[in-house]
Amino acid sequence: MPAFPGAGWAEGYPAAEQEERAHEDSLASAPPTDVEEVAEAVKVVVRIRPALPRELNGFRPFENAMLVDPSRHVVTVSENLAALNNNGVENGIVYNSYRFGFDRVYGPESTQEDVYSQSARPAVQNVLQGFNASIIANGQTGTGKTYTMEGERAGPGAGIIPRAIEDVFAHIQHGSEGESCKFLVRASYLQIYNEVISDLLKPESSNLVVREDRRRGVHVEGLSEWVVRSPAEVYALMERGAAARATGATKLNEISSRSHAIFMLIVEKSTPLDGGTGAAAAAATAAALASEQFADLAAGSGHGPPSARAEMRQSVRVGKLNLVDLAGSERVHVTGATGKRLEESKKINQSLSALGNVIAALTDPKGRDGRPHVPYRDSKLTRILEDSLGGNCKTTFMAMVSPAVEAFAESLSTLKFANRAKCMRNLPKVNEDLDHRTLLRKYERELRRLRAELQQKSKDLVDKRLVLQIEEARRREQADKMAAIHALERQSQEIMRHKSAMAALQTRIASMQSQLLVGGQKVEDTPQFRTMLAKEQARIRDQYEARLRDLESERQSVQEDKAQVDRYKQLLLKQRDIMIALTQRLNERDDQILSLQAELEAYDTHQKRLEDQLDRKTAELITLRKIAMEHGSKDALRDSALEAAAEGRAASDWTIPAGLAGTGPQLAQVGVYDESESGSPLVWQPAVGFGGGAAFRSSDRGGDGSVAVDELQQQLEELRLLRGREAAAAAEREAHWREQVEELQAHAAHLEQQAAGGGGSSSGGGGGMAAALGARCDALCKERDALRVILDSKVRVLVEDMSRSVAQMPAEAHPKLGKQLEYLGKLVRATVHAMAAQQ
Ligand SMILES: Nc1ncnc2c1ncn2[C@@H]1O[C@H](COP(=O)(O)OP(=O)(O)OP(=O)(O)O)[C@@H](O)[C@H]1O
Repeated sequence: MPAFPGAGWAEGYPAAEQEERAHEDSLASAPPTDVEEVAEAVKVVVRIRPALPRELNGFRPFENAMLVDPSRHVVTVSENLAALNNNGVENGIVYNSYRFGFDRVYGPESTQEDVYSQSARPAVQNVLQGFNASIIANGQTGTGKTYTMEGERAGPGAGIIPRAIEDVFAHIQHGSEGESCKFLVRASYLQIYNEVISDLLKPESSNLVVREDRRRGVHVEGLSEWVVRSPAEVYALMERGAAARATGATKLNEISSRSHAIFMLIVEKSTPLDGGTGAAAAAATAAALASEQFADLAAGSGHGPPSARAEMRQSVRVGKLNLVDLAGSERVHVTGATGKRLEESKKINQSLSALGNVIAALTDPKGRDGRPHVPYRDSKLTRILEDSLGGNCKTTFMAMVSPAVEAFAESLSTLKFANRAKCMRNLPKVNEDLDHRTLLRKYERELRRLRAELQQKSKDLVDKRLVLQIEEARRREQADKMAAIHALERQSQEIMRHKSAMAALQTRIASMQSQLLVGGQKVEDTPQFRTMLAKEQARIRDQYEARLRDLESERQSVQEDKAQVDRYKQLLLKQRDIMIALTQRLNERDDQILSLQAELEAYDTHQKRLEDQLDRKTAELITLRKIAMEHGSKDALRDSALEAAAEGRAASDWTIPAGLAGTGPQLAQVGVYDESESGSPLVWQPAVGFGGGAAFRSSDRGGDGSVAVDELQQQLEELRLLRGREAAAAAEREAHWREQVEELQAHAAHLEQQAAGGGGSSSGGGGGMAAALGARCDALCKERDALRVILDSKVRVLVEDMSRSVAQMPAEAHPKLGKQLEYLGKLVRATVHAMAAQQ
């Protein structure tokens, strides 16, 4: 180990003061370039925290081990600072001391503001210019890493992170007022605890993996990014993340960070390329945006993609600030970690060792040209910080050390680590968004789209407003139309009222005129008025008389019609009476006919019965005669009697029963209808009786037929008597009929005589009597003619109609009516015929 700390200087490191000046110059005035000087890309500062109460009031009195050169670039760490003036030897004991030169060394008296303004703000400004920047705090546990990075939320104790946040937003708000820049700031917060990556702002996202691709480079997949618009929003995120961060109490720190924490702040900045600043640039940007919006709306008109043209006029730079609070390295035997703390310590030390290895590889002079393998993948920490370690980043290492001599070894280790890191070479460059993938551009695209949508909606709204206006106008027109109709109606009513009033006025005028005087006279007294009145009266009179005539002729016509109707009525009444009388007479005739028919039928029946009896008797007689002949001449007398009886009439007068044909004159004559004598078809002539005393003898009685003949004789006699009585009655009735007929004929002849006599004696001795008879005869003739006509044209037709009607009726309904009508028809025809013949 070298005796003098000069061994700690890095080769080629510039003198402290020169370096300080150069550095201050670079912070103050050097404009950013696309690729910074590699030597400027990595800064290493050391901060020595003040002695803590536990160190000041510890078992041993506090002994300082750190000496900061007044230049603030050199720090000496010594086991005994007092021995430095004696080449590190005191009391014969050689104490180790080391001198290191860094970009800045902050002593215990340094403030948070000093640290930030001199070592952190430049990084923040770099980020705002589009560089990646990392501030990595490392050192032994309890040396003030968290204090330096976070510190208090505000005030003098505020750490780098809150100050950086304030600075960023202050720059956005005030620093770029002269520019038409747009910013988008988003934050992420992660921890690596026991080699597991967790999202501190999204606790459910743990065990995240590190990915690398061409577009995004090295990144933690699935890590949430939160767009923040104010420091307050960032603080809220930090508080949330701090609550989720793994901490624990150790011997050296009550609240020791047991994980590496990385707070990421990504700032996207859009600057117009037109180069203008101030109001002109703002106006140009506004015009560009307006034309862009206009172009967006006119996208369909073939002027090319408007969004691309708009994006080409802007420069978007993306700066990323990594604020890394590493877990403190610790020597286990010092911290006394066991169990979980021991495991945590092992992991922490492993990852810190990997970080040292990466830095060692990057600063290995042998491998610098040959690009030796850099073991980024040995830990999650180095993997995530790959850009910050030898990549596209401006990295500031802040080595935290304790001032106490007890921490000499850890402080020396930290300073050595930091010293090595000084030799790291990064190649930072401005992150220009050339492929339009920045979130800001996406946001701008989205904003343009939303603006276009908004404008379209506004246009639609305008259209809708136009439609509403048209609807309103139409509604108003409709209302106007209805109002006009109502007004028209009112006007029409008004006109009607006026007309009524005019008519009333005209009436009144006429009335008044009639009262006016013409030439000193009243109007009705003037000759013109009288002439006109006379003409009018004549005209009305003519009309009235003509009307009267018409009415009179109508009245006469009606009267004639009425008389005619009366005549017809009387005639009809007469006809009705005649019909009734005729019908009555016809009924009487019918009754007579029916009665005669019944009587004839009775006679026929009776005659048939008698004939049957006669036939039977004749047959018996023949039988008896036969028997008698068979028994000899004993009864010859009787036979002769029978024969005599049988020969009493000519053979032609005998009626021989059909069944006995061929028996000759053996049958007895029982009677015939004689038409020759009476001339009437219904006159009955009693037959010639048997000879007196003739008797028959029945064969059943042993050949003595006298009793049977007597009986037969007696029966024949009875029959003869019966026939005689009936014939007498019939003759009586016939005589009665004949008398009636003759009486009628006589009456008719008398009437005819009267008629004939009346006609011929009108000038003779008959006088008025003859004339009266003649008139009576004429009347009767006429009546007869009328009756005949009525019978022929009315009654006959009526009867025929009735017959037809009856024929259409069911036969059961009029068993006799048909026949009766037939008879009636015949009777009418016969009567008509008879009356015509009498004429
Ligand atoms: N510059 C300083 N001024 C005043 N106090 C300080 C300073 N630096 C650190 N401290 C105090 O030191 C203690 C430890 O600090 P801090 O927790 O920041 O250490 P650390 O390195 O983060 O530890 P660990 O690695 O265990 O998390 C705290 O109480 C803190 O307030």
